[in-house]
Amino acid sequence: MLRFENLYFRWPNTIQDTLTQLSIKITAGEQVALVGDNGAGKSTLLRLAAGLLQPRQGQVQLNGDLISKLSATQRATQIGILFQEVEKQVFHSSVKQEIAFGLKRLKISKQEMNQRIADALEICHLEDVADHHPLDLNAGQKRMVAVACLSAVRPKILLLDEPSRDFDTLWLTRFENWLAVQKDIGCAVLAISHDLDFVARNFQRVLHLSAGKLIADGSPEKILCHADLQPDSLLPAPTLYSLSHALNIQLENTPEHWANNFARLNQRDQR
Ligand SMILES: Nc1ncnc2c1ncn2[C@@H]1O[C@H](COP(=O)(O)OP(=O)(O)OP(=O)(O)O)[C@@H](O)[C@H]1O
Repeated sequence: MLRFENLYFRWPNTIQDTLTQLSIKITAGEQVALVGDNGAGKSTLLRLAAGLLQPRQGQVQLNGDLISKLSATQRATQIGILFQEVEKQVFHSSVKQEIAFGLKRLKISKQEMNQRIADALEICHLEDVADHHPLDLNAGQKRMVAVACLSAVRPKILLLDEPSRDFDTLWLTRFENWLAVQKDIGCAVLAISHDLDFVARNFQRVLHLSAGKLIADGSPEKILCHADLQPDSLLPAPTLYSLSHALNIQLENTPEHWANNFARLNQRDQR
């Protein structure tokens, strides 16, 4: 699906490469988190994946086609991008119009368009504010408007830059439910995050970028737990992982499964 091949990137007027020798393959429907220190090159890599930047050397391919050869419309219908600051991607005076805008280039019937808008409003919990101005909404709702726009277009891959930012617990739960639906419908996701608990809960694969190089690639349990796999970094382990390690019980990504293991440990100790 998305492929970076021996990629090098350097920002203009700088003397060092920001990204070096990166080769990564993301398959259809895979949900991948991109972690690493500030300045590691994560946002730069996401922009290359979106075709907004061109590599100095190497290639970025989407389904076998060079990203640089795709038209803006092809990119917009196949790739959904959520930027860190959603205000920058909201332009219309109502939530409904904002969602409709992205659908106009799809050449779908009016009926299908209305259905997609209704579905996006429902799955993103925005039905009550469909006619509100997006910028009048709270931070969580505002971010969810941008998510609803992506949802309606149904791209093949989502590129998300710090998606959990701005969400309170309620909206984060709604967003995570939406992410789970994307997984079920086979949409690939590449998401930058500094929130490692969020990563552990929602992603099956983690890429760790350090100073522009890929230093680890594997399951959250493997990448976020073992300091020896990430020699250049001080990533803190997610809370459940740290607790599992401290109590010497089996790793789990969800609080419910973790609690079951913990209960079993307690029963064993009482016997
Ligand atoms: N427009 C630009 N021009 C020149 N250098 C840039 C530009 N944007 C980013 N950089 C540099 O590229 C490097 C990687 O930045 P990038 O934003 O990709 O890192 P990041 O891993 O996303 O960091 P953060 O976690 O802080 O968002 C940094 O050294 C940054 O200063």
